[in-house]
Amino acid sequence: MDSQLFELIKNTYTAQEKAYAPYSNFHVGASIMIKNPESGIIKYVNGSNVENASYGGAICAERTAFVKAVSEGLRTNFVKVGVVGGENTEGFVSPCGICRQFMREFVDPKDLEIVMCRSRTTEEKKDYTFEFITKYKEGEDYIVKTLEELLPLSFGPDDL
Ligand SMILES: O=c1ccn([C@H]2C[C@H](O)[C@@H](CO)O2)c(=O)[nH]1
Ligand SMILES: [Zn+2]
Repeated sequence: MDSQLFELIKNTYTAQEKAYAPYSNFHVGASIMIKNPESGIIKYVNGSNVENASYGGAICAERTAFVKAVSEGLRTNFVKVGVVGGENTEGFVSPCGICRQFMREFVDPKDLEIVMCRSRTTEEKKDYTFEFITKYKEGEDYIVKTLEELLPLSFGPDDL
């Protein structure tokens, strides 16, 4: 695993720790890898889900991360998005429909890779160190799909 992917997954789990999800108790973390093509400088902008006593007011981790980035003036060069949800869950959490469309606004869907990371077990979390990520295998510990695969024939700003 390359160091950039390592950092993305690490940021994704770190973001999950910040989730405010007292109603669903489903903690989600997301991290966007943003790469400046000229300088090669890479940034990670993280987000978690933030719920509300008025349940419909909840915002997903992915949109939190995108709103953070865009509102800080970062709106291009998004290359990968890491996502993780829950504890002890089987399978991978993939972004909801609203988030897919939200991310679509700022990327070419063929180019954005969504890295869905497996949740950690309660046991694992007790003494989890990020070193652990270096042993991760694609297909087992994380899966990668493009936004195009998750949102085919999408509607975006160029269609207006
Ligand atoms: O991809 C997803 C799926 C769900 N959630 C949040 C919304 C809500 O707070 C909780 C349960 O749906 O998980 C996300 O943040 N991202
Ligand atoms: Zn969502």
